Amino acid sequence: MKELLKYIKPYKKEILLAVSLVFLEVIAEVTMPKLMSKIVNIYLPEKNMNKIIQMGLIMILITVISSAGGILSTWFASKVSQWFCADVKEAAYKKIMGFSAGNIDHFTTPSLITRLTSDINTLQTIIQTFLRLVVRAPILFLGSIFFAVTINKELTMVFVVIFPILVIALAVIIIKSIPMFSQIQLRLDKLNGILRESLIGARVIRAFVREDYENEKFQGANKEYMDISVKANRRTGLVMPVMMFLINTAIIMILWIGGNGVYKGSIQVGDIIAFITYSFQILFSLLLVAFLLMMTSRAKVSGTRLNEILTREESINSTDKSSEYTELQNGIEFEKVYFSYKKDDKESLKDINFYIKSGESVGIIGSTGSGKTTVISLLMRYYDVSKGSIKFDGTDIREIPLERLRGSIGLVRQQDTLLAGTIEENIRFGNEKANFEDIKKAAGAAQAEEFIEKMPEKYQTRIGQKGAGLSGGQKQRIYIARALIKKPSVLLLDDSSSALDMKTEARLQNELNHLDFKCTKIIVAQRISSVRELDKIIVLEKGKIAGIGTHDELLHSNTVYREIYDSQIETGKGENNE
Ligand SMILES: Nc1ncnc2c1ncn2[C@@H]1O[C@H](COP(=O)(O)OP(=O)(O)OP(=O)(O)O)[C@@H](O)[C@H]1O
Repeated sequence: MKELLKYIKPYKKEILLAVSLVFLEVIAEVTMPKLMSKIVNIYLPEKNMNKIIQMGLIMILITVISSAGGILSTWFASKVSQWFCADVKEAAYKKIMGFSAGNIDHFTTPSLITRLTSDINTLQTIIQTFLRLVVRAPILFLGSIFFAVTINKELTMVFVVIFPILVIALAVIIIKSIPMFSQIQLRLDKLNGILRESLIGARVIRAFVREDYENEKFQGANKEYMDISVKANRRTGLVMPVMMFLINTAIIMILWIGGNGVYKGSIQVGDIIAFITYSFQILFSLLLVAFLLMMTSRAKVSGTRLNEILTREESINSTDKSSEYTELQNGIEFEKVYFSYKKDDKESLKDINFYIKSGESVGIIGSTGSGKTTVISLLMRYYDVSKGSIKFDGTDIREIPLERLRGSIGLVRQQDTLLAGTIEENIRFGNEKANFEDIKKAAGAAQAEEFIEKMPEKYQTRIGQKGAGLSGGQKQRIYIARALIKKPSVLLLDDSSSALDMKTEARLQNELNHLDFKCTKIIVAQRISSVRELDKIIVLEKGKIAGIGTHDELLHSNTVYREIYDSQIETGKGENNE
């Protein structure tokens, strides 16, 4: 929690003000019954109107001061909680933006969303209430006890009986409820995960007519969440009835003992009225303590979940070593690379060794799950190798500052993303400084110009979130233009022309061969036709290299490549139609 507490420190002054102003607010509550008993016991029997009016005015003044204290303390408490949570949200967001793929895998996306929304909102409400109650409860408790004892010692016996029962009952309820709070947040994570998946995959769900299945899945998770919430509320909801029962029991006891006292002349009626009010306040303050404890444990759950984000060590750390590297000059080397996504998991890459000379175009091919995308992820340093090393110009990429490494690479992923905005904005995302001519040139090379020019607003056409409004092939060409505009010294294309027809793909390959900047290309593909013309092809099979060579060499000497080729000849994927 240390990291989280750092964010509350700048608001010490406001916290102090919020807490001190509560003092003023509680004054009225603890002095009023005493003043009232004075009127009833002394001034009313004396029929002393002057004193009654004087007392009345004092009571009004106290009420005004107390209300002002209440209003101001609420104002400060709400400011502190809002500011604190805004700061934490910003810090957590920044941290998440710097997370590696491994960090995101660890938390999962739905959980990160829940932490940044539900958890932070819970924390905000709790801090605001906490600041108002943390002083109020003890002052109300101690002040009321003090005045109650000064009124009548005999009646305080009531508390000796009621207190222990109330404390035990509240303790049992709290202890039973606390474990449920973390359960609630975990189930909310799950519910958000299903919701997110259904929204993203809405089309797939409809296409496979799986709405009922998804509905059931959502209902199941929703029910789990509802059940645990109901269970927790049922337990915490017991507090009020138990409390009311004990308060009413206390009143009956006070009336019983007090009534006898009045009959004997040892207690006055005003004292009984004041005592009943104080009993209410004492027991109520204990109720506040119970709420405080429950809130604290709930805040602890949400606080810990946020603290985990803030303190999570980034699994990929940028080095502060000042390596010379800015862009690839000589080549990329994989040296005995082994990699598994999770410790002790099976290895997704095993003993990978290859060298790619700067300026070469290299293809990576292999069956699904053979490790092609993993190679790309390692080159981007989304993950670090488990064993061995990847070197750019002879320097281990772990020794190159991340910004410089990634700055030199243009990446087009298998499932990439476009942002809501115009086509021009989306291409310029790759290079903020690019002018319109550069954008047109990149779009031309990526074979995107033709379809963009046909659109009513051309480059100013707005595309929706995730590229809504564009076909799969059109989106792929914008991803490629976005990567090319960066003029990267290394271009990684991960199955990024799969949605293009063969003619367009051939034209794209031709453009990539004639770029006006030096660029090393690594192209992951499913189709032989996408890689056959490249300088060399790396064939992956079950995470291992099955062969490296040109198309002709592999066709004659490599069985894995030959099998892929034969299977595609049958389906027509292996041949380039150009
Ligand atoms: N994030 C991940 N966490 C755990 N395992 C993963 C993860 N991503 C991939 N894998 C596993 O690593 C292996 C290689 O996956 P990879 O995505 O690199 O294959 P690929 O050759 O690109 O497949 P495809 O052609 O289907 O995209 C597979 O066994 C896969 O299950």
